[in-house]
Amino acid sequence: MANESGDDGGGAGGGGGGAAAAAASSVVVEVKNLRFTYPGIDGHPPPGSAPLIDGFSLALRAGDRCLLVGSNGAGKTTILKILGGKHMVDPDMVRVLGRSAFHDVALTASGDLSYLGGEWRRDIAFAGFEVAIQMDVSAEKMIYGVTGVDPQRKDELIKILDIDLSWRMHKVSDGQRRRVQICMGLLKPFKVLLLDEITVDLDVLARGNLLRYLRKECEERGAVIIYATHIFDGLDDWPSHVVYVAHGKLQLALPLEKVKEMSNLSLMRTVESWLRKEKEENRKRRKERKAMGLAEYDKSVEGSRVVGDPARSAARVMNNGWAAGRLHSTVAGEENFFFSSNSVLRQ
Ligand SMILES: Nc1ncnc2c1ncn2[C@@H]1O[C@H](COP(=O)(O)OP(=O)(O)OP(=O)(O)O)[C@@H](O)[C@H]1O
Repeated sequence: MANESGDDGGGAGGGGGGAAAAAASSVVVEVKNLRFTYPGIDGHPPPGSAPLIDGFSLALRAGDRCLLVGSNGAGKTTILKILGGKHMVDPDMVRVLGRSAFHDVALTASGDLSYLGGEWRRDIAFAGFEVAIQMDVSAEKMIYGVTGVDPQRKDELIKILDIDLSWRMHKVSDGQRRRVQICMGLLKPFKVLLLDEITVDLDVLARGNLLRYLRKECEERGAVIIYATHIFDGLDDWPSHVVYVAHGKLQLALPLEKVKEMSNLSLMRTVESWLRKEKEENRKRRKERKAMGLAEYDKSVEGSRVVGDPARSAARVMNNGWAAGRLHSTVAGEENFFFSSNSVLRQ
């Protein structure tokens, strides 16, 4: 991984000396000076609004497992969604496998780029088709409906997530439903996987198995994973890199060994200390503003909150020819089930 100053962070795919060219070519996810503001109802950032994400740069190489940490509202989900092609940004700002995730739909449709997160309780989307995940259908039908999948991979996922194929999706618990969602999202051998806290409902066994499986995917296949989470159980030795974001800005992007050198606390305690310091600084800043007679908080600009699908509303208003967003499934009953395995994108 390389950080914003271009230093080699020593990622799994990083080489030195004569291998520099090879190392450079193995950059899988590249974010350069990313700037993003949620569009208003006219599809453009409201005048006077400060960018939510600003000057954010990052490069991840094959095999990197990156933990994305930060306080609530720091911008983690927004960054993952941008990387997953759900929000439109300048194509030069974000390259995944050398392509623009927003503009190149094939990247997600092929399953090379996979995003797991979002409003999974309601529905699950594959290659743009949205299917209710709470309907009366068996787990088997859901999982075996995904075509073009290596049967061995499918069996392994069913085993590690301990899925009972006879489960009826409208009757299972949240954790069981989540396991099916994760299984479906991982069926195709992704090259880049974006995880937005998907383990909340998993029991410790399922979570442990999943983390081990994901690690193996990076080590053996050179996949890249970016995982945003607030849950640090079992993560002390999981990531190869830790990226800390605050107020939409990159604060730290370090290999795990460097984080360990900086602090002899557990990863959770280390991140906790970063967030505590951030909170302290915010408090100080507000105090100074107050002392200067200014409002304690930055004035928020009306109209920047987007309800629903920002990518779609932006595309609609800007009429750039891009038909972003969901294709609503016309599937009427389970007998019609047919899935591609690309996971939840552009919802
Ligand atoms: N659709 C939207 N329109 C406008 N602003 C939004 C939208 N979604 C999120 N935001 C704002 O963007 C900021 C970052 O949100 P984001 O969800 O990326 O944070 P996060 O780091 O993932 O937080 P959490 O840890 O709570 O999940 C927040 O201040 C939020 O209010």
